[in-house]
Amino acid sequence: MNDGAPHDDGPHRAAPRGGAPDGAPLLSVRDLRVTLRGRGRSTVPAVRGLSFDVHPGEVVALVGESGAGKSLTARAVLGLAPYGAAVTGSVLLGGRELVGAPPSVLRSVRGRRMSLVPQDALTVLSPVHTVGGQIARAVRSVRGTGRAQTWQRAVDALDRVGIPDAARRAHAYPHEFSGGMRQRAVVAMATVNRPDVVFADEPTTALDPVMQARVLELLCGLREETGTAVVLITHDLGVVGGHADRVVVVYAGRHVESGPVDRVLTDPRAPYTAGLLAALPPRDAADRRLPAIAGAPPSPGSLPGGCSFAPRCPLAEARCRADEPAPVVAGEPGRLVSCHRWRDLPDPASSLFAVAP
Ligand SMILES: Nc1ncnc2c1ncn2[C@@H]1O[C@H](COP(=O)(O)OP(=O)(O)OP(=O)(O)O)[C@@H](O)[C@H]1O
Repeated sequence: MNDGAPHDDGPHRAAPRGGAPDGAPLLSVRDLRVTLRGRGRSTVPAVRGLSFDVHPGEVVALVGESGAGKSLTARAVLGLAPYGAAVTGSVLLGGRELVGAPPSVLRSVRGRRMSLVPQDALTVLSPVHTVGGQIARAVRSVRGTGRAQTWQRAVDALDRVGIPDAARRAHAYPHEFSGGMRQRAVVAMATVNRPDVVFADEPTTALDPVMQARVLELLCGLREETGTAVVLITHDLGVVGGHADRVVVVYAGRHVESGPVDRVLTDPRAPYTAGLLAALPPRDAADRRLPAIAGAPPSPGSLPGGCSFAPRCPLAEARCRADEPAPVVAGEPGRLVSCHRWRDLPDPASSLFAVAP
């Protein structure tokens, strides 16, 4: 199924890999919908028609508040949607359709072609096996290499993510690693088989700011080293600049705005993006009050009619409450916005949002 939304073209920086012809997206997600089971016989539309592309070696950020459907999107793309969820739309990886593909195909893709650094990454590591042993098992799951070579791959992966003295540390247990080292070990595990795309779901939330920056640099640096593309999932638009090439802003399971990160961050087209940007703390003002978007996102079980952001949007008018906007090209190639009033944003767009009382 395809909603006919304009495609969100992005750059392609690395050599083509993963079966994508030159210039074609490696991963193409179209009209992805994830519908969960609600109470009784009800259904809950948690992801509602998301479309985005990932090109080889590209870093794409999926940004939105808690509950926007970011994690479910990643899980659905990887064939890991929760039990009972209905997934429709299209997920093409190197031209191969994954929605509806048999579990054996999805298993062969995971780890080898696509991998996930999950939100609760620190629980991924088993406390009773060495870190190197767990990474070696991930290698064995996709390759039939010999024991010594497999172990060496695990050590190299730990070395690549900056674990000092990796050959020795590979024999350590997770509790012998600091939180930051464990987080890096999980990144090593997700990247050891050099997948085409890594989904990194809030990979830095448990870390201090210095370690956050290191892990992001590490993940996003993978494209230079291995050509791996990264889908960076975050609620923090602040971490996106400097790390991602393109950003897809999501609200209540729907596309809000997408485009090159430098353009979206400096000149947002959607009121919601403007609100997220207005709420970012400036570097110079520790004590200054920041504007906040009034209200909270709707729960997917009780969405308002029309645009889901309308109840919180200072620009909302009657048509916003009646019709859900579809993505349209927003004045520049490669930029899409799903907002009836994108042409009416003030300059600066952040002035739409007042300082919180
Ligand atoms: N297994 C599940 N069963 C029921 N509801 C779920 C399940 N997983 C997610 N949801 C619901 O689907 C919606 C989207 O969840 P999701 O975890 O994708 O959001 P998110 O944008 O990743 O948020 P966060 O940043 O907090 O992780 C939320 O309302 C959530 O409560």
